[in-house]
Amino acid sequence: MERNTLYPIFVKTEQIKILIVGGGYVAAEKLGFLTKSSPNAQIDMVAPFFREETLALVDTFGVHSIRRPFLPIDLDGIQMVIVATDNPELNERIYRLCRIKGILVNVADNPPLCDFYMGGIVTKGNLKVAISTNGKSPTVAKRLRQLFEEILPEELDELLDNLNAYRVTLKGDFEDKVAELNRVTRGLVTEK
Ligand SMILES: C[C@@]1(CC(=O)O)c2cc3[nH]c(cc4nc(cc5[nH]c(cc(n2)[C@H]1CCC(=O)O)[C@@](C)(CC(=O)O)[C@@H]5CCC(=O)O)C(CC(=O)O)=C4CCC(=O)O)c(CCC(=O)O)c3CC(=O)O
Ligand SMILES: NC(=O)C1=CN([C@@H]2O[C@H](COP(=O)(O)OP(=O)(O)OC[C@H]3O[C@@H](n4cnc5c(N)ncnc54)[C@H](O)[C@@H]3O)[C@@H](O)[C@H]2O)C=CC1
Repeated sequence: MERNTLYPIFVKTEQIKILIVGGGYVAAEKLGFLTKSSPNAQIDMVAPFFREETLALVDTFGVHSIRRPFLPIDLDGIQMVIVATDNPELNERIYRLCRIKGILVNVADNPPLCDFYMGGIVTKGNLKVAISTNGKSPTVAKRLRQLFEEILPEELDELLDNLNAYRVTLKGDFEDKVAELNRVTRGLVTEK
């Protein structure tokens, strides 16, 4: 069986700077998913033209938007880029520039030009689940996201809070704490 070898990381989006190039439908969709999961993300956007739905998100989430064509100087101080223009040659040029500068880049909906993929994301309080199909079917990632949003109970966050409160009361060395936390949560994985 083929295996997904992508490594998911959970980025502190308020500590890095993200640039989205383009302001159209695809840009709005990616910005929408990004801000849904990370409303405090620090995001710049550059495009000569912004659609209504993009502008609404720009306003809501305090995105810094620049209304002109992309310039290489836009990459200064940026750690992550999402490219979503309607100009495939430009998209590829920006991809190469990012590679040279060591900036992580995703050309939306263009897997060969992605250092990372966006995923389906479920958030319940402190819990976050990210889903990837290795690019095989974004639609399945979306459907699974919807399924988990529905079936994961809101109380899961309470469980995390309770276990965190218990965790800080535990004395003993690291191994003792691991053993105790495993003991109290064993019921979650053993059949009744
Ligand atoms: C590889 C990847 C790269 C990337 O963009 O990061 C990629 C690639 C492509 N997407 C395409 C299309 C669609 N994408 C979606 C939806 C999502 N796409 C997302 C991620 C990814 N999309 C990455 C892989 C993720 C993984 O590993 O599974 C999600 C999860 C997250 C996000 O977008 O932030 C978000 C759902 C979020 C949610 O709902 O929770 C829908 C469904 C819909 O909109 O209803 C469609 C239309 C139906 C269809 O085509 O399947 C096309 C064809 C374009 C064309 O026709 O030319 C390509 C190119 C190709 O596959 O070759
Ligand atoms: N809309 C969709 O569902 C899909 C679109 N695509 C492709 O993705 C691309 C983008 O699509 P949309 O977002 O729908 O197009 P769009 O027309 O809504 O947006 C294109 C954006 O690119 C910007 N742009 C153009 N030149 C630029 C430059 N030099 N610098 C910065 N920004 C620039 C425009 O100002 C505009 O904001 C298209 O090539 C389309 O074929 C692919 C799959 C699905």
